Amino acid sequence: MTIIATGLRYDCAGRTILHPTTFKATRGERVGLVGASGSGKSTLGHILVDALQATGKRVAHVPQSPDEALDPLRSMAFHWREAEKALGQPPNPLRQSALFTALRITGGDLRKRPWGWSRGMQQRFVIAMALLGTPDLLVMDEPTSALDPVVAAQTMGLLDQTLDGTDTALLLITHDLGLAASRVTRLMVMDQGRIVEDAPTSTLLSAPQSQAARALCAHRNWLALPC
Ligand SMILES: Nc1ncnc2c1ncn2[C@@H]1O[C@H](COP(=O)(O)OP(=O)(O)OP(=O)(O)O)[C@@H](O)[C@H]1O
Repeated sequence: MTIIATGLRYDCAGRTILHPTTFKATRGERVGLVGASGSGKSTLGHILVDALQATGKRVAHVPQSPDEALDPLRSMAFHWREAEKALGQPPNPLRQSALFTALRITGGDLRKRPWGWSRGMQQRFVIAMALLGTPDLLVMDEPTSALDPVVAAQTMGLLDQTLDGTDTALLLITHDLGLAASRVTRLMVMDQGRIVEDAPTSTLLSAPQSQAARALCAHRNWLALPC
């Protein structure tokens, strides 16, 4: 199934934050959305999630920090139950165990509140919740920026393995071209509320066409980062 959303647009206070945009992804495709801070990436991510949900597509969103998804006063078990309820699913220990094993959080104590888990484990738990409903599209907005580089790389590696062989497409939103380059097969570049380039990752990295893509590629130290 191809995921398509057209006419995505957002205006705020008389200003166009997101110019009319179309998003397409094929089943299981991994797409990166990169661009400078303030270019409109998160806005596109949110508008896309709303548009797809409105048409009945299964779409999940992983925010930048687990703090945005986890209530510090509630146990991890509570969060899991709520995720199941929101999806209308009965408790499914087998599914839970498969996701926890894939994302290496089986050692986490579900009776504890988020602070009883490391940040990396918290974010992997949030990813597991997002995958619970087997989404058609997983939108991840700077999913590792709250983690140190080693844990960030581990998290992305585990996500890669978990998504391998599934039909879930990925939209990875980041200003870190290095993170996206090694994780996606197609890159979209955003500049001032517009997609200014959309190309296979290798093409874009070797011959960026737009000013925004050239500027991102010019900062070559991303090659040295572990993720
Ligand atoms: N509700 C809003 N009201 C006013 N301005 C907004 C609103 N939402 C977004 N903006 C503005 O829209 C622009 C795009 O913001 P957005 O967060 O989508 O960019 P971004 O590329 O994701 O940035 P970053 O990488 O820093 O997260 C910014 O200039 C932001 O200040």
